[in-house]
Order: sequence, then C-alpha cells, then structure tokens
Amino acid sequence: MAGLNGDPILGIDDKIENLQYNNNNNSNEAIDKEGLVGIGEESSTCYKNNQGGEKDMAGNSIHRSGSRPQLDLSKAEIQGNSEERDPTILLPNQSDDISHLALDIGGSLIKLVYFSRHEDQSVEDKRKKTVKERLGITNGNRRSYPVLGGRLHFVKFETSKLNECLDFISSKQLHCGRIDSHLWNSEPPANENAVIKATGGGAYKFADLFKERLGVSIEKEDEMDCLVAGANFLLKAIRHEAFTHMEGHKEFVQIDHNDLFPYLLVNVGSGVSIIKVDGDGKFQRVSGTNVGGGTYWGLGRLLTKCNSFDELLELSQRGDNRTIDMLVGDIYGGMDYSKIGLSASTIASSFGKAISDKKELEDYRPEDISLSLLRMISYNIGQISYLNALRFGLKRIFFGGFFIRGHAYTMDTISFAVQFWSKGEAQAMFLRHEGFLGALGAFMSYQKHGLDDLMVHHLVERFPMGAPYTGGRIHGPPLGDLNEKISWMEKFVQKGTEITAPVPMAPPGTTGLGGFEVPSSRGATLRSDASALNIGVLHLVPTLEVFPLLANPKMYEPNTIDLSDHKELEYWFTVLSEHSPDLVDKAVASEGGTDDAKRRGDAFARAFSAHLARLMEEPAAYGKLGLANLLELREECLREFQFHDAYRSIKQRENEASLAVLPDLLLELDHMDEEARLLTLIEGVLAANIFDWGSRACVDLYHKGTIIEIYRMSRNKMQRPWRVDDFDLFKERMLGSDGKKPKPHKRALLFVDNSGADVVLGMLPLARELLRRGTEVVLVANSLPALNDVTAMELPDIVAEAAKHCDVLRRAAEAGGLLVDAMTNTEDGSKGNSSSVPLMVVENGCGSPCIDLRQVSSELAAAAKCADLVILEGMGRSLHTNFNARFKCEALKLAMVKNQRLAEKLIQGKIYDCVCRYEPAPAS
Ligand SMILES: CC(C)(COP(=O)(O)O)[C@@H](O)C(=O)NCCC(=O)O
Ligand SMILES: [Mn+2]
Repeated sequence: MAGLNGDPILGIDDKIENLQYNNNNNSNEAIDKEGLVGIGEESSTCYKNNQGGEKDMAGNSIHRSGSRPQLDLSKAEIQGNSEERDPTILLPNQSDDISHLALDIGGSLIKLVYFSRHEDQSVEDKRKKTVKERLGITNGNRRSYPVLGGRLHFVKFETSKLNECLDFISSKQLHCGRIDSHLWNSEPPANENAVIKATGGGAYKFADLFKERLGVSIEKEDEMDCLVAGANFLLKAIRHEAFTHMEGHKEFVQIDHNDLFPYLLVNVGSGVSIIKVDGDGKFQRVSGTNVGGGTYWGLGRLLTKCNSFDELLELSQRGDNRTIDMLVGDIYGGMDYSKIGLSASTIASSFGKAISDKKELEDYRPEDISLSLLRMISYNIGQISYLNALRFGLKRIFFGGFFIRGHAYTMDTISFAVQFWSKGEAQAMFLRHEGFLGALGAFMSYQKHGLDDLMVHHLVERFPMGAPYTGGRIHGPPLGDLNEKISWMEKFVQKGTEITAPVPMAPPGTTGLGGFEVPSSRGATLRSDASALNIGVLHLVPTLEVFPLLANPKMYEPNTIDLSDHKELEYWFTVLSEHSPDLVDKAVASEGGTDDAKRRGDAFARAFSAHLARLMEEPAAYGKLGLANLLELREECLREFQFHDAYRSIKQRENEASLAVLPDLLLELDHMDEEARLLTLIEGVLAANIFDWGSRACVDLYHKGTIIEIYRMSRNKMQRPWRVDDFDLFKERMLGSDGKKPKPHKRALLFVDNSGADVVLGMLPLARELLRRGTEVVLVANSLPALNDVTAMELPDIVAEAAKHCDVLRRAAEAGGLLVDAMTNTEDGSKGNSSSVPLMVVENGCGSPCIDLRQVSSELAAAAKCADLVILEGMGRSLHTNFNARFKCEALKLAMVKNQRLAEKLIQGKIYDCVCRYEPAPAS
C-alpha cells in the first residue's frame, strides 16, 4: 500500500515507545496466526364493550371497581410543543404515590408484578444539551408522565408461603405506592388509604391478612378481565412472546399488531377457560372444561400418592402409558385402522386397558399412571380448544395458565392435538409470560400509567440478574442491592455448592408410545420450575425508537449468527467463559483492586457463568437468543456488580498514544492525492480495528508488542483485494468517474467502535475527509461503556484534543457545538464558523459491543432523519449485528474479522481478513 506502508509512520514510533502492552518484542510474526378457580363449572359470560363498561349475558352491568389512587390531573399542562408526538404532560399536583404493584393470588402460586423506577442517572451534559438544540429535540420524545422509565419485575411465591410474599412486599415497600427506588431506603410513608390491585381467589381469601400485615386494602379485579388485558399487552408489547412448540422444537412467532384479533385464549388453571378475544377489553368466555390442571393433580395425587404437582410431572417423564391406555393396535391386533387414519399407536381409550387387566392399582407403575393422565388431559384440552376455534373460525389459539408451566411435553401434546384435529389449519401457541397474565392484567388496571401505549421498542427484556440462582431455579425474590447479591453469592460459595444449571435429564428408555403419534420432546426438557425462568426483567425505556433509516424494520433481524444452532452456541459459550478470568482481572483493577472489588469480581464471575449455563440448557429461555444478547448479557452483568467501566485505564492509555501520532498521520494524508487518500483512510479504519480487547486473538497479540508495532503490522497486511471489497464502488460514489464530480453526502452517521487507534487514527480521519467535502458528520457512540468501546461521553474530549491539530476538525466541532468551552471563549461570542459543516456526537442508546437498530436513542433517531450515508464500523456493529441489515440510504460496513470461526462462516476467509461492504441506496 502506498504512503503509510513504509517509513513515515515509523517516525512516530519513538513518541509512543513506552506504551507497550508488554515488553516482549517478538511480535512480528504474531499477526499471521491466529408464568383458578375451577372455572370450568362457572358459566357467566362477560362481554366488555368498547367504552370499558361490562355487561353479563342478560345485559346487566357488572361492577368494575374504580381505580385508586388516581392521577391528580389538575393544572395539567403540555410541556413543549403540543403538536409533537407523545408530548410531556406535566402534572404539577400529582405526587408519585401511585401503586405500582399488582398480584394474582392463585390456589398454588402468588404471582406478583411490580414496577421500579430507574434512578435517573442520565447526566444532562453539555454535549447532550447542544445536540438536543441542534437536532431540535425538545424532550427527546420522553413522556416524563405517565409512562416512566423503569423496570417491570415478575416474581412468584408459593401460596402456602404467603408470609414470605408479605415480607417481600414490606421489605421493598411496594405497598406504599412509591415508585422512587431511592425512597426504599427511607422511612415508609403513611399508607392508610393504600390500595393494591389483585386478582385470583386469594384476593378474596387473604384480603384481611393484607390489611392486618401491610395496612393496605386489596382491590379485586375480575379474573377474566385481567387474563385478557395481560395477554393483549404481552402480545402487543413483548418481542418473542408467543411461540409454537412441536416435537420439542420451540419457534417464536412474531404477531402483527394489526392482525392480532380475534384469537382464542385458553387458560388452563385448575379448570379451563376458553375465551374469544376480539380486542382490548372485548372478549367473551365461550366455553370451558372442568377437566384441567386440578384434575391432573387431584387424580394424580390419589392414584400415585405424589406430594406435589411438580413431582407428578416428573414421574410422567419416566412413564409408559401403553401399560394402561388401550391403543388402536390393542383392538386391531397390532394393526393400524388406516381406513379412518388411525395408527396402531393411537390411544383408543385412556386408561382403557385397566378394565381388562385384572390388575389392582398397586400393579401399575405411578410413572405410567402419571403419563397416561397427562396425555388424557392435554389431548382433551387441545381437542376442545380446537373445536371452539372451529366454532368461531379462529386460526390462532394461545394457551396459558398454571398447568402449562413451560412443560415441553404438555405443550407438544396440546399442539399435536390441535394440529391433528384441525389437519394443520389451526395453530397452538404458548406465551412466555403465561404464568403472569392475571397479575399483569391487574397491573394494567391501574388507570393511566400509560403502559397500554408501550411499543415493542420501548421495552428491553433483560435476564433476571440479581436473584439467587442455583440449580436452574431462582430462589425467592430478586435481590435488591449489591451487598445482598454478593453476600448471597458468598453464602453460596461457603456451602461449597456449584452454581450451575441442572444437567438436562436424559430421555427415558421407554418411549411411552401410544398417542396420536409420539411427541418426541417427552421429558427431555422437563423442568420442575420452568415457568419461573422463562422471563426476564422488562426495562421500560420510553425514549427508545426504531432507527428511521432501516429499510424494513419488520423484517430486520440484528443478529447475524443464529444461536439456535447448538454447536454455535457451544462455541460462543466457550469463548465467553474462557474470556471471563481476564475480564474479571481488568474489572477488579479498574476499581482499584480493593478487597471489595475482588468480592464483586468473584460474584460477577459466578453470576455470569450461571447465566451462561442456564442459556446453554435452554437457549430460548428469554426469547430468541443471538450472539449480541450474549455479549450484552456480559456487560449488563458487569454493571449489576457495579463495574461501570472495566477498560477505563486501557482506553485512556490508547487514546493518548493515538492522539500523539495523529498529527503525523494527518500530515501524511494531506500529501496524497484524493484517490490514494481515500484508500489510505479506509485501510486506516480497517487496520485500527485490530485494537479490540474483546477478541482473544487480539489480546494475545497485545502481549507481544507495542501499540505501534501492532498498528504498523496491521497496516502492512492491508493488501487489497480484501475478503469483501467494494472499495471501488465506494470510491466511485465519493470521487466520481469520467471526470464527473458527484454531489457530496448531506449527512453521514459514523457508528464508531473502539477507543484509541480505532477512533483516533481510523474514524476521525475519515470523518475529517467527509467534513472537508461538505458532509455533516455525526459520530454515533455507545451510551454506556462496553469492553474498550468509546462512549458518547468520552468522545467530545477526544475530538477536542484532535481538533488542536486540525483546523477542519476544530471548525466542524465548533460548528457542531462540541467545543463549547472554546466557543464561549471567543471574543465576539459568535458560534464558531457558521460556514463550516458541523461535526456532532450522539449516543446510540446502548451499552454493548453490538447494536440492535430496533432500539436506539431518540437523539440518534433525530440525527438520522436527514442522513444519506451510514457507516458501521467494527465487528460487533457491522458483522455480529447488521451484516445483513438493509438501509434506506447508502451504507458502508467496515470491520476486521478477529475470530477465525466467524471469518470462515461469514466470509469464507480467515482471521484478520477485512470487510469493506458498500451498499448503494435502494432505488426508491
Ligand atoms: C466483542 C467483539 C464483537 C468486539 O469487536 P469490535 O466490535 O470491537 O470490532 C469481538 O471482539 C468478538 O467477537 N470477540 C469474541 C470472539 C473472540 O474472542 O474471538
Ligand atoms: Mn469494540
């Protein structure tokens, strides 16, 4: 390569000589390697009209309790522009004492949904103020009320342990109706009139106890109303909520919000309710059956002497129902009854063999009895549901309720029945939050906290981080503060127990043949406590938006690597596990290496490995799992244990080193002609992407040489053609052909990646080139630290340093409001050079090495509106995610592949190969 290949760049060696990662000089060759009542008997049909009023079948009004406390709307005013979408509504007379806790108190479980408000940690720094002014964002589309940023938590307790639940509510002061988390530590406020919404039989049964213990009144909400409200909310607002389950295979179904109604909701509790849902608050209980979960558990207990529902389910796993059920083959001498499409293994009569067997109850294995019962009840529910779907011409049936509890075999059996009877016309679907439908619905009944308006992109589901977690079970409620978390971890370690998820049980030897056909996932993924884990914590971030430049947001899938392939999951699991000790070292060092930091580091390592193990066991536990989620999990977990920036000092060191050589690089670039310069700039971005502390291969390299040695080697390896090389196309767009000068881009969004050389010697010079051509440049950086990625908070200082050496950058930074101090210092107070195109920095809304463009910050969304070029840089942002993303404008994806397996898989290349993918704007 011309220009920087040889010596000029060597001239800067001496300036950063001391900035070695390690004093080993043998570096030169290194780069070449590498969640009922027995409703069935209840028959009242309730139809709620559009206005929210309810009538029974005779048309009588049903009392629906008013919601207290309510919002004080007096003196309410819209802040900012009332024309604007979702303006902020100021409620000056409203205190925050709105209860944000709701319960579903069932016969066996208490489900609790509560909301905790984020402590607003966002700092309105100078950069944000200026960016907001420049982009015309008045409040970032943030509705400070009624929807508040915070977290929605899902917790459950056994009803027999009601006292634990009351202690939990009390310890978190959830009954006080306060939403400010910091108040949890202060004196509980008076709550004489406090009301908690609750549904389920226990809302009646235990109302006095709640008053006695917590001083709160229980306001009962209708169970059906709640189920439907909860289901509608989930289906509209939660990504990957619904899934099908056939032959052990779980597949998420994306429901189109505009095409959700009508559907059939089958709630399988003790009894079964079948509800036709036509819209929000519009539903009818069209049928039900008294043969439900209570029947399975009741009969099962009598017949097997089991002590719990879970035990009974576990027994079924090892059962063989052929010993009890009468099969078609038993009647037809082992033959199929093919004329009417029944195979020999079809159950002709559940428990039918028991009539002819001359055996007593003791002669049957409890395992076989349990399986036979489970199949009988599941098939029956599936069949009745299908018949009701047929009655109303419905294709979609959602199953929920305590009987399902994420049990693979139950779901398979129900699915099979629906499919068999409908001949594939109707589809059985299940809900990840199925256990929490009622509680969520009760929560929704608090009038106007605005949750019903939330959209998928406002909710980020995260792994339940803080709960004591062992053996694949979450033990009790989530832990509140850090000390609780750590001390739990320590206690756990003292007990000498390993924190690992349970090893999935081996499929039983007997096959249990004898269904319509044989559901193949039988027991293989049975978890005694499955429903407790299938959900995360929902982070409500009302400011998030869909990136406006996505060509097709509905089809957009951020992840390139599909982790539903188990081999792939295993590989990345190993990569992340092996990286963990090094990460812990860095994290502990970043906090001064104190004993407290060490304890936290230890706790982090255990919590992270437990989460990884859990996901290995059930990858779809929290919805569809991609590599980006795993990488984000790691960062979230670090933050959970209060490691806010593990690579802080490394980033500083690399920034300093790179800023020291920047002037020489700029000088060199300025001596090149346009074409050579553009090539050198792109090479520079690709080469500097090698400074990646998340890649094992790269970290190994850093132990072998200085920053500059590595940088130089990397540049020397930049021979074209790169493995993906669209440079010529990009060049033509930038410089033109046949003497024709193309119009410069109006605004370019540069998604920057790592600190140090990556941003300073790679992306900033490229930004400078664009600025020079009259293109506005927006540097898009992370909101929170992740590995050694540069953040939007850090970037203005880096730009300011660089601007000291470069007029183009200085003028643009001034025009973009980045050099605020510099501007206020100018004598006439003029806002920089008005003729310069601005350079801005905006945050992307994430804290991960990857980016999911369905959920970005409002400032990025605003900045994107008039952009015509998107440049994504780095492996996380342009390969792990967004490699296949299509935009409404031109896009350039630049990265060095620093992982052999990814190189092979994605670009049929090898480690350190480069990607320069240019995609012109689609024809409009
Ligand atoms: C975490 C990363 C995506 C960061 O890469 P970057 O976006 O900084 O280019 C990358 O380092 C990575 O995929 N690391 C894990 C694979 C490995 O160690 O080989
Ligand atoms: Mn990075």
